[in-house]
Amino acid sequence: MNRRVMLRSVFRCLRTNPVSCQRNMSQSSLTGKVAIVTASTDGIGLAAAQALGKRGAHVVVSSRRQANVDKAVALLQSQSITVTGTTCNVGKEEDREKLVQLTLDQCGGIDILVSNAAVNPFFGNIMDSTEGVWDKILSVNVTSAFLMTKLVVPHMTKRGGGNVVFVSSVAGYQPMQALGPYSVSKTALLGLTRALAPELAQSNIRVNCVAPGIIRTKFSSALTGNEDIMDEFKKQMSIKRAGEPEEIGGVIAFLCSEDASYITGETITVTGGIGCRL
Ligand SMILES: NC(=O)c1ccc[n+]([C@@H]2O[C@H](COP(=O)([O-])OP(=O)(O)OC[C@H]3O[C@@H](n4cnc5c(N)ncnc54)[C@H](O)[C@@H]3O)[C@@H](O)[C@H]2O)c1
Repeated sequence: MNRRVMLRSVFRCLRTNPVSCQRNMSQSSLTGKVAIVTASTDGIGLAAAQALGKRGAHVVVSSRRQANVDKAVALLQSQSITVTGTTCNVGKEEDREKLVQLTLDQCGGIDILVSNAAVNPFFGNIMDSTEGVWDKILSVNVTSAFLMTKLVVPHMTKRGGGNVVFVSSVAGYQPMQALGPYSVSKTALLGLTRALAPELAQSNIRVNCVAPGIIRTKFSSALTGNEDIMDEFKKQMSIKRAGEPEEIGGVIAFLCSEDASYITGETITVTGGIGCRL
């Protein structure tokens, strides 16, 4: 549709049905919303911050290194996105509290949490993984996701509701060989989503999850950079390529918008068609 035709139909719609038309036009808008995205200076987290920001949200980006925060803030500002940045190691209580307090001080409230941070310090046979590996993976990937949620919920409740989105993985459905503990942590997020959704629905907070397939980021470079491994993955994919971070960011923004107002407790798989069953 060209611009003139589109504008004419918008004006016609506004004349004949002003309320419902304005509602339809604004459902995916996040103007006035404040969104915390953890680990958001690169990859999927940065793409989620961009997608939320482009829809009008004030985004709060963070990661462990100040230099990365500064770079992401400058990039988002150059795209006319309203952004605040700070360092945050989600595994540290004082950092989680600092992130939430800074958001309240600088943005006046919290409407959206995207819990994206994850680690994988272990490759190998699951039987060779140690207690230390399990503690680290579960602490960052699962416990911190829950503790961040616990911190923001009272503030979302004060605003009349909100949205939480966890970032799981296709590996949460089918554990990847050599990534056993990481895969189990991602399965736990599917359960966390379902456990929280009914309880938080009472406060008008929706809790959802995305499970990306193979997405081109630093995290997955060992996979996407290896042609033999990618050829194996492509056999399971309908869309025979790795995904891009923006293809996850858009789904996260959708889940946080009014377009998804009747969706809670769900995980959306974004995998180019890799079958996911639990
Ligand atoms: N890239 C993929 O193929 C893929 C597939 C499925 C799921 N995921 C998930 O997507 C999310 C983002 O990953 P990505 O692919 O964008 O890679 P990424 O490396 O850009 O993102 C992971 C980020 O988490 C950060 N992080 C790790 N520990 C942290 C901590 N304690 N505190 C704060 N930040 C911490 C890392 O610094 C890194 O920036 C992760 O949850 C990952 O498990 C990625």
